[in-house]
Amino acid sequence: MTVRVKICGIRDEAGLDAACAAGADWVGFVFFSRSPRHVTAAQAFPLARHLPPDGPRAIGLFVRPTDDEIRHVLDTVRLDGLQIYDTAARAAAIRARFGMKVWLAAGIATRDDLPQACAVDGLVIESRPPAGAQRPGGNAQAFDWSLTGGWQAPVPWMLAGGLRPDNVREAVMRSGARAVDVSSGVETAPGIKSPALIEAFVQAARSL
Ligand SMILES: O=C(O)c1ccccc1NCC(=O)[C@H](O)[C@H](O)COP(=O)(O)O
Repeated sequence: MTVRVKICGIRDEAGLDAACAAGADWVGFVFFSRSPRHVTAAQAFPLARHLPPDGPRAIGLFVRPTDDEIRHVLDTVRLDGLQIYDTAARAAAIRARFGMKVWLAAGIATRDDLPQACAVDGLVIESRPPAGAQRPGGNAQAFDWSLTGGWQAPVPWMLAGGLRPDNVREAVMRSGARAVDVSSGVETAPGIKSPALIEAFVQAARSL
């Protein structure tokens, strides 16, 4: 089984090069100003341009964005898809408005939180943020991976939240995920990516 991998929160060339060298499928740029991984459109532009044609696809993360915020980024940065933190209806509207692939991030605490229908291209299934969290994702928090067992996902999905090189194998086996997403687990401090951890994570995810 080939597990696809997204390395999220890329902010510099070293992190980008490590994700490319490790064979990641996607890299994520976080356009949310309260994140330690935040990049502006001007900062993301040279990073996205640096991606090789056969390298990872570029995904832009937005939290409850206005159309103008998305447009501003898309006017500058070449993105292959959007990861949206908002309602399912708003994510579907963004997809229709911009004609791009959209993944909806869904915070999970119980089985009932797993989406049964949606009008987007994919789902990012991660833990519901802890009380008082400053951001809806990227909190290094895992959920009970067995919750996705037996779930009939309406669209392709990826597992996120609290994944690391030393637990991603177990997470994939328990959740049944075919794609995984990591940010904190490949960092030495919030926002500081480690090329060695990126390499270890991709290898571990692909070791099944
Ligand atoms: O990373 C952030 O700071 C962030 C801020 C706002 C929304 C989403 C954010 N990150 C999302 C991700 O990096 C991943 O989709 C996922 O949540 C992985 O997080 P982690 O637990 O840090 O590996």
